[in-house]
Amino acid sequence: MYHLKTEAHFDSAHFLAGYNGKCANIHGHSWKIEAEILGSELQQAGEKRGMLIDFGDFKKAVRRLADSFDHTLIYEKGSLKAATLAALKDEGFSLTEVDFRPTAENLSRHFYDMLTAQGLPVSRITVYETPENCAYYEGE
Ligand SMILES: Nc1nc2c(c(=O)[nH]1)N=C([C@H](O)[C@H](O)COP(=O)(O)OP(=O)(O)OP(=O)(O)O)CN2
Ligand SMILES: [Zn+2]
Repeated sequence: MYHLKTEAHFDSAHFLAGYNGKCANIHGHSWKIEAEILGSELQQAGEKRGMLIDFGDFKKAVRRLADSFDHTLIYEKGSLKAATLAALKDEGFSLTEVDFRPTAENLSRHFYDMLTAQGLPVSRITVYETPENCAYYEGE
């Protein structure tokens, strides 16, 4: 089996609604996504011969995903009052609503689903919240 891995970064804010501690406050992280794909067959002909997937294409897909979260406030649907949300939007802040609590675990699953939906043979997505802490999601 061949395994490929690439990584991308984004800086964004989040908070954990209902958390009993400092993470209930809006705070930022320099997030890192590590994406891994696997396959047993390499391309047999043409420009991509000997490659599972061109690193250029793989990297672009992961970077695009990271860029879509960069410098936004990631918030769980229903976790902000309507008036708060309206005020943030009125200020022109970049907001990313997700329908899950934005933990490293849930983000790893979300990124896994997003990249899989693009046709990539994803085996594992690791999300680092801090250089020391990460969660990963692997396909079944
Ligand atoms: N299993 C998880 N636990 C926690 C998550 C998570 O996504 N999955 N997230 C948080 C918070 O978002 C928090 O920002 C990270 O927590 P923590 O490592 O405690 O914070 P610091 O990096 O600031 O650590 P210090 O050692 O206090 O500096 C919480 N838990
Ligand atoms: Zn956090």
